[in-house]
Amino acid sequence: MMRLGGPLVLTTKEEQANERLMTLKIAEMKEAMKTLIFPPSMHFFQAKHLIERSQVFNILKMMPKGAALHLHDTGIVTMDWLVRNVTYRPHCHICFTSKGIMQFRFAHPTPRTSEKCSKWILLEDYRKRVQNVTEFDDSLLRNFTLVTQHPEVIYTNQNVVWSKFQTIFFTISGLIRYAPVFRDYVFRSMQEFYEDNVLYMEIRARLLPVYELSGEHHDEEWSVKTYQEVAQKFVETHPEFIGIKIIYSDDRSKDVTVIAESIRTAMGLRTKFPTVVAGFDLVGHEDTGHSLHYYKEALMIPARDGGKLPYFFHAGETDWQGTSIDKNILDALMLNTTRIGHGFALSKHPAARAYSWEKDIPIEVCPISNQVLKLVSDLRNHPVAALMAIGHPMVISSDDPAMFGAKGLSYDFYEAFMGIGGMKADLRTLKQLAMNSIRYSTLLETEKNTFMEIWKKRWDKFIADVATK
Ligand SMILES: O=c1[nH]cnc2c1ncn2[C@@H]1O[C@H](CO)[C@@H](O)[C@H]1O
Repeated sequence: MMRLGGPLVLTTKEEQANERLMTLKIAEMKEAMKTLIFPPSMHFFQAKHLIERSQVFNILKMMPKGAALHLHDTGIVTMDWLVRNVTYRPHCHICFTSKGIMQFRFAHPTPRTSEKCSKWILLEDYRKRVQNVTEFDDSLLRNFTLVTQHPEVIYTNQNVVWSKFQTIFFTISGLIRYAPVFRDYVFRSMQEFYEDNVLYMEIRARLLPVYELSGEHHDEEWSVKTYQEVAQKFVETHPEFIGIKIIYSDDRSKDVTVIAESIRTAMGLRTKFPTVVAGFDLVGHEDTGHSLHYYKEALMIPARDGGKLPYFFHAGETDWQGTSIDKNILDALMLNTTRIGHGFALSKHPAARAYSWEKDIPIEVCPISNQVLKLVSDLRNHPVAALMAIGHPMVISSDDPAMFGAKGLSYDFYEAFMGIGGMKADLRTLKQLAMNSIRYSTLLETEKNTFMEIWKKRWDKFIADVATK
């Protein structure tokens, strides 16, 4: 067993780049030891502006990072765009529930009032009525992210932060599920990652009904087709971009009978769109949801019926050792999961750890998400540090960067590199993580080879830039 990336042999140029990178890294860490100001040991919300000043961070932004394999459909695009672009489009309406939660809907004419919300008000009219539009837009932005300067005061436990997290998904859903916005959202998702030097994404998607101005609704198939079309358009204008795949996802709060139906839908979609739909996952707050064991009848359907449906389960996003939820990691592996979403609790389960090692099943580590949603106050103490030290298979992803006030993948790479990896993580670690993201993707072998070639060309250029600056 060797530290993640440890076995990699570097070229002379890479050694040179590594030396420069490590000089910068160690200087930043030494400075932090003196001043006790070290972003990974602080909450991301408070550390973000410090991270942006880091030279290491700027190198990580330039670095070709390969693929982002753990992302959620509506948590990707920076919220600023939703506020300043989407809510300014014509026919956008707003209403407030009795608890003061905002909902949005594009419609013409103005939709009828539902019993769950106040009267729909055209946002254009609403903005004319508010005293200060900038202040109003800022308040929207505040409502669309979890960002606060006092996370330890506001988010006293995981239920509190999860409740606000789910509210945000609910609030922005009406904006994103409007067909013209949906297309733009998918396009921009790729654009923000492309600009952050990521060339391929696998997105957990709920495929909730997308609607038109008339109120007409589209089904899951329409959404998958739209993902496919928009990705094609993006690839045409960004030639080195590889593309996206969808992991159809449903909510783990639902009954087993409902999930059984989703499994059948997923199999149907995968048959119809084999190059777009990679498989199935269960998402939502793991601790308050049902266990994988509870869903066994539904999850065994593909095996029983001789169908094929790869799984990509979220598992082990829990701190409650020994509960039925804590067993999800074991069940995910028994159900042949392709990768483990988070796997935060993996190091507590030696048998599962050994098995995932043996079968080469990686965990998808999302440092900032774990800090915000799992309240890991200091990322140096992330359980994955132990797994990095032994070279356990893993990829880094950003989960829902938009909700956390992040963007793309670089912030999570920074936290993984500086915080979780500590002083020892170097260019080898980074190279391994980038190559892992290609290797553990669900692309075909030939596609992986093409991707690897494109990545390598960009990597060599990156190395030359870092080595000679
Ligand atoms: O880190 C996560 N763990 C589990 N579920 C998540 C996470 N991030 C987002 N979602 C879930 O994905 C759906 C949007 O597609 C949301 O319902 C949200 O609960």
